[in-house]
Amino acid sequence: MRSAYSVETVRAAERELMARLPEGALMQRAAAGLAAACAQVLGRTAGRVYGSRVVLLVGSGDNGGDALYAGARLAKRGAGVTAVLTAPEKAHSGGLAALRRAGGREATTAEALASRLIDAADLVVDGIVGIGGHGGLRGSAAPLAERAAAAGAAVIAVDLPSGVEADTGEVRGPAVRADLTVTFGTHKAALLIDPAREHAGAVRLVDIGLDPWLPERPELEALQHADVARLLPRPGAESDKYRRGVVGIAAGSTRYPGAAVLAVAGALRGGAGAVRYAGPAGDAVLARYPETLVSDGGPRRAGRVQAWVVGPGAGDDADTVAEVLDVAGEADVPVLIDADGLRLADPDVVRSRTAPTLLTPHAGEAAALLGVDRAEVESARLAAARELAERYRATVLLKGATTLVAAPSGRDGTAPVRVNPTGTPWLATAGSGDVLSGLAGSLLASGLSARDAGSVGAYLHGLAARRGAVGAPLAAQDIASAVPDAWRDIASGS
Ligand SMILES: NC(=O)C1=CN([C@@H]2O[C@H](COP(=O)(O)OP(=O)(O)OC[C@H]3O[C@@H](n4cnc5c(N)ncnc54)[C@H](O)[C@@H]3O)[C@@H](O)[C@H]2O)[C@@H](O)CC1
Ligand SMILES: Nc1ncnc2c1ncn2[C@@H]1O[C@H](COP(=O)(O)OP(=O)(O)O)[C@@H](O)[C@H]1O
Ligand SMILES: [K+]
Repeated sequence: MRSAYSVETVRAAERELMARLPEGALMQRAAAGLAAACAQVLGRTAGRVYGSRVVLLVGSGDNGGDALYAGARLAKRGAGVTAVLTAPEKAHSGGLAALRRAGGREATTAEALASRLIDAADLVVDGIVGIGGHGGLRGSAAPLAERAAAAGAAVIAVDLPSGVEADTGEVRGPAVRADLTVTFGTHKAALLIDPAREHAGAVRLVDIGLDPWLPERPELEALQHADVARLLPRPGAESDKYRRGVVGIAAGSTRYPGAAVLAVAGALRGGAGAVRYAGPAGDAVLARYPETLVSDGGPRRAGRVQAWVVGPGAGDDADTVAEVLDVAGEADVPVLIDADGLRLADPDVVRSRTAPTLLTPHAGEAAALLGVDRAEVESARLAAARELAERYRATVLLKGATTLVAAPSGRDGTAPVRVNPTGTPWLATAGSGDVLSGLAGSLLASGLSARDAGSVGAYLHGLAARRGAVGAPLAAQDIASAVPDAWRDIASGS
């Protein structure tokens, strides 16, 4: 599991740790890890550290201090290091002294912008601002970040790419774009959630000994193979198709029969023992998947299921959505509501459900439910997912460049929001969401909680797209077909 903690929590843990260490020890741990990463990158870009050209962008806080101490270590190994100080009078004094002792130089922002210093660098280290930052880059920091982006040099961000919001992943103004971010102690939300995540590049976590001081429950968590492997349903010796779980799919319409086929395609790969289909696209479903149990009489006559999926390709069929909510309410089984179903479902009925509900909107659908612009949801995904989960008292899987799964708060607080690490832009293909709804619904039917079904579903879905799209586009059906490969990879730990 990869975890991310809030700035407040990180600072509290750092205080505990620092109280037990000699002064400055923590920063030296950070700087040592940072310098090692810089040396590795210089090995690739400049051939070696000795003789390479390194520019440090140094702000007014400890983030700049990390950069200065790391710069001093590189200067001792023969790199030509210049620190560009955005606020010379406030730069970290100990770090600056160390850099000077090691033979490093200093420049003002004006000098750096008037010369080719940044353009000629092999490596730019962004120590402008870390977890102490708020809002986009201000003052002279913004043009420096722009210049670094235009230059050919590799950019390493210290702790976070400067200018992003650490706790939310929002980017509200100019921000550094890094090739690598070296972060300390724990991940932060900005390193996992777009749009900030895109600014971070690859992320390397440096252990500074913070773990014992971090609380058990993080703000965010990203499942890894081993976590998903533990959650994947596996039939036991005594299993039969009913015990493995039956998922009911109420999707598609005469206008959109394909959505039904794709949702069934996902459901057949999700671990349920059987897939029932109730809707007007039964012929299309059977033609492609003869193993589906098709019923002509609507959800009420479909037979028992352990979870329902409703909404993909539903068009304006509000009756079916209401019927599924009724039937699932009577049987007290989980429901996954996707696509058109999100618009058609009665919010009061959803809120008052006692069995788990999983809503799977993309940003446009989430925006419509929240009554805001799509851009607002895309720029602040974490807040949108949390808000929807509270409003609907349901687990929300917010799809997109970063897929998040947020559960509503319960008696013992709020579970960490899950971030899916396997997403790939290849998923952005029509019908891919329909496959995900069937897949996650199938996992719900096999007994996973809404939070686990959503996050395991998204994980498999993303991995399947990566498996299926090796250098070429793939269609939604291909994602479904690649799910067994992804499942095997996870189960075998490869
Ligand atoms: N606290 C600790 O023990 C440790 C902290 N470390 C480093 O210290 C950092 C936090 O240091 P600080 O608390 O000093 O804060 P930062 O260095 O992150 O930033 C604070 C400074 O940045 C300025 N600033 C804020 N937003 C800005 C913006 N948008 N544009 C331009 N300037 C802006 C503020 O005026 C303030 O002077 C971490 O990110 C990490 O790099 C590490 O050395 C590990 C140990
Ligand atoms: N840029 C992206 N990066 C990663 N995943 C993406 C991106 N864009 C879309 N996706 C994923 O693709 C799927 C699209 O689902 P959805 O929008 O419901 O499509 P459709 O309605 O066509 O089925 C979701 O799983 C979403 O998370
Ligand atoms: K930084």
